[in-house]
Parts: sequence; C-alpha cells; structure tokens
Amino acid sequence: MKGKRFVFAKHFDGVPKKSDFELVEEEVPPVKDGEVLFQALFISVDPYMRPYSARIQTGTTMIGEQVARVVESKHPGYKVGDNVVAYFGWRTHTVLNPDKNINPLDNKPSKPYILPDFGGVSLSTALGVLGMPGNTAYFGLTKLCEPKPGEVLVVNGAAGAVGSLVGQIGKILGLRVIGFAGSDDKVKLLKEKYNFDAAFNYKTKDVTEALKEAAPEGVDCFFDNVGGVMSSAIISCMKLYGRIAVCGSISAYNDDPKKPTLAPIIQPSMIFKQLKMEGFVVSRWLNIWQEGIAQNLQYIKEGKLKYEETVYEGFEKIFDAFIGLFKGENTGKAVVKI
Ligand SMILES: NC(=O)C1=CN([C@@H]2O[C@H](COP(=O)(O)OP(=O)(O)OC[C@H]3O[C@@H](n4cnc5c(N)ncnc54)[C@H](OP(=O)(O)O)[C@@H]3O)[C@@H](O)[C@H]2O)C=CC1
Ligand SMILES: CCCCCC(=O)/C=C/[C@@H]1[C@@H](C/C=C\CCCC(=O)O)[C@@H](O)C[C@H]1O
Repeated sequence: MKGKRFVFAKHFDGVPKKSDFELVEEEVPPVKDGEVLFQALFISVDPYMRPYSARIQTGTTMIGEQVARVVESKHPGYKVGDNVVAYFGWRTHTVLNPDKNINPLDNKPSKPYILPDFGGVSLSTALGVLGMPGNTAYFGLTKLCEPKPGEVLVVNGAAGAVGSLVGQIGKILGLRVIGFAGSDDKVKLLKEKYNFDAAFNYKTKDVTEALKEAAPEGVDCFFDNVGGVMSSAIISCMKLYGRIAVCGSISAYNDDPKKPTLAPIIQPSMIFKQLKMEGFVVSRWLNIWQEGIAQNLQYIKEGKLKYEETVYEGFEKIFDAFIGLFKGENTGKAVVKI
C-alpha cells in the first residue's frame, strides 16, 4: 500500500509557495509488534505553522495535527476502528508505536488520543471547536480577559476558528461583543448566526471610528488574533483597567523578519488606562484540556455555541487550505478531508 506525505522542502520567503513543499509517495511499512497503522481522515491547517516553520528542518514531514483511524493494530491500547487525534503531520498514513510518538512542536512524548463517541458531531471538530482552537478561545478568554457580565469584549479574526468561538463564549458569559472580520459576508455571519452585538469589515471601516460608534465608553476585554496596526487602534479605545489576551498576530506572519511590521505605539494607552496584556500558548492549559472540550461540547449541545468549517477535499489540497488562511478564504475552522 502507498501513502503520501508533504515534505517541508524550503524555508518560506514571505507568503508560502507550493514549491516550498515536496509531495512524496512511498510504500507504507509493515506493522511490527507494538505498532499501529493510522490512516488520516482530516488534517488541520493552522496559522501557527507559518511562524513556527522557521524552526522546522527542511527534508522532514510538514508538521500538523490530524484525526486518524486505526486500520491495523499490534498494540493493546488501540483497536481497529478507533479514531485518534495526533500530531502526525501532513501525511496520509502513519505507522508507529503510539507510546513513542513525539510532538515535534515541543519534542515531548505525545500519545495519540483516542476520541470518544462524538454522537453525530463530525470528527473534524476534534481539530476545531472540540480541540486546540476551541480551548484557545475558551481558556484564553476566561483565564486572561477576566470577563464580567455587562463588559465590552472586542475580538478580531472574529469569523475564524478561534475568534468565532471567543465572541460566542463572550455572549454566553453576558458580555457585549464586537467583532472585526475581513468581508461583508463574515460580518453578516457574526451578527446573524453568532449573535454579536456589532461587527465590522476592517477592510472597509476604520477601526477607531467603528469603536467610537459601537463602544463609546471603551473596551474592557480585547482578544487579539491579528496584531499590528489594527491592534494598536483597538488598544487605544480601551477602558481603565482593561485586559488584553494576546493570542496571535497573523497580520505579520508572512513579513520579512528584517522589515517587521510597524504599528502605532501602545505604551501611552497601556500606562494611562492601566491595562493588563498577557500573551499565551494554549498548551499552558494541557493539565485541564478536557475541561475546555467538555465545556464547549456542553455549549454546543445546549445550542449556545455554533461553529463553521471550511472543508477542503483531498490530501493534495492541503497547501491551498494552508495559504487560504492568509487570504481570509476560510470561515471558521479550515480542515482538509482526506
Ligand atoms: N496562542 C495560541 O495558543 C494560539 C494562537 N492562535 C492564533 O489565533 C489566531 C487565529 O487562529 P485561527 O482561528 O486558527 O485562524 P483563522 O481561522 O482565524 O484563520 C485565519 C484568519 O485570519 C484572518 N487574517 C489573515 N490575514 C490577516 C491580516 N493580515 N489581517 C487581519 N486578519 C487576517 C483571515 O480572516 P479575515 O477574512 O477576517 O481577514 C483568516 O481567515 C492566529 O493568529 C493564530 O496564530 C491559534 C491557536 C492557538
Ligand atoms: C508569533 C507566533 C504566534 C503563534 C501563535 C499560535 O498560533 C500558537 C499556536 C500554538 C502552537 C504553538 C507552537 C509552538 C509553540 C512553541 C512554544 C515554545 O515553547 O517555544 C501549537 O502548540 C498549537 C497552538 O497551541
């Protein structure tokens, strides 16, 4: 049997190119004692892959998380038909001893996690609302923004995997939620499907003007997915003792490191408004990971949390899915169905 994988062939220069990857087709090795053969069902593409790529060695399989199914097992902990979520990278087939799997992001052991029965919810959600992005939204908002009912929350990248959940969890917690996204269709979705109180297309509406209209008394909580000029504008509209969760800075991921994005100074706002700003990587909450997933699943079952996925069909579409993140192509979580 043949399997396919994408090899990270060349470090990106600006916007990633298809030629930075090499598609390799090779024989899937036989399964030895203690090993399992996993077949990918869904592969995740995520913005972090772009900045993180600076640390990847060329010639290795491109990094990433996937949902895979056990198709052969010589390991007592995994049976044929089990579905797992694991950091196997951009590959269709993986043969390994699960006890020895290493997550290349932190070089720590990372056992493929057997998914429970999702009861009709698509397995792809293990890469989105019921996985890393869902927990990023849930823990990032609740732990760092310290939200209180009646407060004003602003989120950018608001129609994406993380942002759309941040805004809805904010609404569940009783906040007034304002979102920024990159198209009129996304703005409509934020208001009509996700119940945001206000939403704006940052490509056609000045951010400061938008906040003067939608939050004349200022912003209490800011969940920042974008960074740069937009973030400086939002920070300048914050209230005394506001809190900022720095989640991502996608606006600068394709920048030339020698010519980084410049944005208006934020220190005067930080000082005079006495703001609190904290960056995070969601893995800091690994010890309570399942709490976040259980909470988001509960919200879904109660009809309080909705989600979208942009599904690309076919292994060879991974590059298009990945690059689509930087063009605003996706609404909700971008995944590739294998
Ligand atoms: N700290 C952590 O642990 C984690 C951080 N993150 C970060 O969260 C952010 C959102 O991730 P995720 O939800 O998975 O991705 P998204 O699903 O939001 O996809 C990316 C979106 O970003 C927007 N975007 C792209 N380029 C720009 C730009 N130049 N300016 C403004 N918006 C832009 C686009 O939407 P639009 O049409 O609105 O422009 C695009 O659809 C990222 O910065 C990511 O790195 C994610 C997971 C964990
Ligand atoms: C400027 C880059 C910001 C990236 C933000 C982001 O999207 C993070 C996503 C994490 C991702 C982090 C990967 C490696 C972090 C290594 C930290 C370290 O110890 O150096 C991955 O863990 C999935 C998301 O949690």
